[in-house]
Amino acid sequence: MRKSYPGASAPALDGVDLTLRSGETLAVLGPSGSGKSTLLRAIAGLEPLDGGSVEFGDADERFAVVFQDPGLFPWLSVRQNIALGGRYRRNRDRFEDSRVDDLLGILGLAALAHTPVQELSGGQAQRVSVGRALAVRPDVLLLDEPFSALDPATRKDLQLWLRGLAAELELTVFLVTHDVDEAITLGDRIGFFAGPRGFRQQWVPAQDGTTAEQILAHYRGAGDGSGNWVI
Ligand SMILES: Nc1ncnc2c1ncn2[C@@H]1O[C@H](COP(=O)(O)OP(=O)(O)OP(=O)(O)O)[C@@H](O)[C@H]1O
Repeated sequence: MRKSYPGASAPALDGVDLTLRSGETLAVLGPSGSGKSTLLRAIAGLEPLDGGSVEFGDADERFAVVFQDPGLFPWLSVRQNIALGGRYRRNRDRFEDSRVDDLLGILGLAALAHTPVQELSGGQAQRVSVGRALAVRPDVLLLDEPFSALDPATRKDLQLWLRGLAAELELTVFLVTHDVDEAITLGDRIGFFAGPRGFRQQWVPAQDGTTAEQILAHYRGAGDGSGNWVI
């Protein structure tokens, strides 16, 4: 796929070619400004492309995006914020209230259901944001630096929590991050993004003892201009 922003001297995306497999978590690492967010927004259909396309296994596939900023309605409760995700569904009439209760349980937020979100910690608020995304019953969850504003301990807790959640709900997840540990913790595969034409994708046995040093060695080599290699 190809994308240039108006007035930019170089394209933000060029020649990027990747396949997201059902049920996997693909983590994309890259430095600031390399185009990770543009790629994620393009996959979500939020960014018109100049060339190429995003193809779906199923035309009805639904996406939900979680950004770094939870973007909640501060005066509404945890429950109301999660329910809002469901109300934006195409089939809003069929939206079940019990789905919100299920989600509150899955998210570990049942005790806080009626708390205004402005009283939550950053980590709790980001769990609500994930819950609001899950309320649309997405086939693919797109995460753009979802935990980078949190302290390291909370970030690690939420990464492990999300890994369990993705496995339990059999989610397909596309994550962009500049945090190597986050990519190792969450990714079944890790892609390396070094800007236009610098995308690399590699199987990484991320749950199997891969070290940050090994990932960083790939990461540093990602900008050699050799283009895509996809396993
Ligand atoms: N709306 C926009 N208009 C013009 N240029 C943009 C816009 N959004 C991003 N860019 C440019 O496109 C390039 C890629 O930006 P993008 O946000 O995708 O990178 P990123 O890897 O996600 O960075 P970060 O980690 O800092 O979020 C950058 O050079 C950026 O300045």
